[in-house]
Order: sequence, then C-alpha cells, then structure tokens
Amino acid sequence: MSTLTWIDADTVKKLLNRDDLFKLLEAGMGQYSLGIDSGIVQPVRCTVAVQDVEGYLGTMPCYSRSHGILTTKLVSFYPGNVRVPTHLAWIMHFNHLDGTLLALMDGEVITNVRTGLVSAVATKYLAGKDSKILAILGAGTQARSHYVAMSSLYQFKQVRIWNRTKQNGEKFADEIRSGSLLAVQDATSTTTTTTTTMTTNNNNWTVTCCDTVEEAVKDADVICVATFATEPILKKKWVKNGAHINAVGAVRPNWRELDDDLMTSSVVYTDTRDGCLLESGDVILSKCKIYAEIGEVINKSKQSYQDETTIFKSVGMAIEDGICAKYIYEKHTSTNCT
Ligand SMILES: NC(=O)C1=CN([C@@H]2O[C@H](COP(=O)(O)OP(=O)(O)OC[C@H]3O[C@@H](n4cnc5c(N)ncnc54)[C@H](O)[C@@H]3O)[C@@H](O)[C@H]2O)C=CC1
Ligand SMILES: O=C(O)C1=NCCCC1
Repeated sequence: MSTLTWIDADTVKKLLNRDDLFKLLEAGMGQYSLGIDSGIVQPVRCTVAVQDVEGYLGTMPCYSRSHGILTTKLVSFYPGNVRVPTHLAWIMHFNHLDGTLLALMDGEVITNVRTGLVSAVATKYLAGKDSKILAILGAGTQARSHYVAMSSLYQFKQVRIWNRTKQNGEKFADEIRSGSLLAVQDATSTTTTTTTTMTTNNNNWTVTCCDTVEEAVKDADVICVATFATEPILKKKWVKNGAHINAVGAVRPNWRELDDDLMTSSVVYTDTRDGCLLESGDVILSKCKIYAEIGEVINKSKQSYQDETTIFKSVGMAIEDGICAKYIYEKHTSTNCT
C-alpha cells in the first residue's frame, strides 16, 4: 500500500504556478469538449442543500484516461459565512490503476485560482485584442482571482470595481492600487510571469470603486461578475456592444447575475454545457441558447465571435480540479516538499 500524502493550503500555494496551470487548463478544456472522444468522465456535480443554514455541499468526481487523473473534490459553499471562508474544499487524488488514495489536499486555493484562470482562458479566445477597461462586480475571493488572472492578459488603463457593500469594494480597489495582489502572485511563481510585467509597466491607470453597476461597466471591454447575487445585477442596457463577460456566480438553478436580455442577445459560451443547463439560473431561467463550450473554441470545432457581445458562463468543472491536483501532487512528490 502507498502512503497517503496530505498537502495543506500553504504548500499548494507554494507549489502552484499560474502560467503552468493556464496552459494545462486550456488544453484540458479543449480535450473535455471533444465529448465521448475526450476520455474524460465527469458527471454533473451532485449538490446537497443544507437548508436550515443556507449551505451547500458539492461532490465533484472525474476520471481522465489520457491524463491518468482520478480525483474527487468535496466543496462546501455557505454564502453567509463570515468567520470562515464562504468556500471550503478538499481534493482526493487516487491512483487510477488500482483505486488507492494517493493524496488528500486542500482544495480551497485550487478552486480560487483555477476559476480565474479558466475565465482568463475564455477571455483570451473571446475578448478583443485591445481591451483597456476592466470592470469587476464583486469584491470577494473570485473578484481578486479574476483581477490577477485578467492582468496576465492585458494592461488595463482603467479598472472599475462595484460591490454591494462599498466599503469592501474600496478595500479591494486599494489592494489593486497598491500592487499587493500581483505581488502575492509573484511570490508564488517560480518563473517571471506576464503579471510581473503588468505590475512594473502599468503607470498610467486608474482604479475606481463605483457607486453603481452601470457606472462600473460603462464602455468596459471585459466584465467579470463574481458574486452570490440571486437576482440579476448586470443589465444588457449598460453593456457596450462587443464586450466580453465572465460570469462565475449564479451556480444554483434559482440564482441570477445577468438579466434575460443580456443572456438572450449575447453569444453564450460555457465551461460545461451539461453543468450550466442543470445548475445555473442565468442559463435555465433566461432560456438562452448556449452557442458552445469554450473547449469547442479551443479545439477549433466552434467559432469565436470576438466582435459580438460574448458571455463565458461557468459553474466549475471537476476536470479543472483534477488537472490542478495532479500537477500539485507530482510537484510535491518530485520536490519532496513537506
Ligand atoms: N464558476 C466557478 O467555477 C466557481 C464559481 N464560484 C461562485 O462565484 C461566486 C463568488 O465566489 P467568491 O468570490 O469565492 O465568494 P466570496 O464570498 O468571497 O464573495 C462573494 C461576493 O458576492 C457579493 N454578494 C453577496 N451577496 C450578494 C448579492 N445578493 N448581490 C450582489 N453581490 C453579493 C459579496 O459582497 C462578495 O463581494 C459565488 O457565487 C461562488 O459560488 C466559486 C467558485 C468556482
Ligand atoms: O467549481 C467549484 O468548485 C464551485 N462551483 C460553484 C460553487 C462552488 C464551488
């Protein structure tokens, strides 16, 4: 029997390199969207609602023959948590040949980082080449992860934040201005990253915490929506034609972030079609048409409509976690990190 390795959050943070994961996730998304030819088995997340306290526990297993990945993530999300993070997660990494458990690792850091990176992969394919204005709705973990991930793609001239509680939005804006979010990224990277370039070159920019969503998204090229909203907060009438939107909240069938007009008039891409059709209120309740999975653009079976308003709607995929977990496990094993 192999010994079970425990990899804690600090070790995961030290081992992960965003540039490596961006490439692995991009390739993985492309492979996933090959359908039955992909060799990836990933059922839609099974989520238990903890009704009395408004909490959820999701199970996310997957197997990929070509990657040699057999993992399960358990993720809890409690929108009302204050003393502990709203999302907590653990990933079990198995030997796919005999089913033995090789490692149990923290999944919170992986969830936080990979979600922003997957949106960055989508943005690379769907947004215009010359994006200057970034708007982020929300000021939590994913808002920060998206800021870091988007900054690796573009040197924005304006970054605009809106948050339901303005004080938290201001705090987030201050962190952006200070460069501390990208500095953390630098510390965890083993290579010089494009984010570093962004930190040092971006002298001439403004970072604003706005009073309204309308003000934040006016003329924005890239809009990231990362909240626990249950009613639409982003309306089509405020969004510039041709903008690209990453929408990562609305992960329950009755939760919304984007209004019907926006969902039905834009070209909608998803991480997983099956997942979004069963889990996302933005897709289910708007009855919008899903044009493609982002993986289908990556693997060239569907087009990128960069000149139109595009939405990347994600709910999260087990294979993303599996790819990250295997990467962390192998780095941990090879560096003998304790
Ligand atoms: N698509 C994916 O792969 C993933 C999606 N998520 C989802 O992304 C969203 C954000 O997650 P985190 O940043 O980790 O959470 P967080 O707890 O760190 O931040 C939540 C943010 O939502 C805002 N918010 C809460 N209720 C709101 C409301 N009714 N209207 C407007 N804003 C509201 C808060 O002010 C805060 O800015 C959640 O819906 C979460 O479940 C999280 C992980 C992966
Ligand atoms: O993919 C994930 O992990 C999550 N997605 C939706 C909300 C909980 C975490």
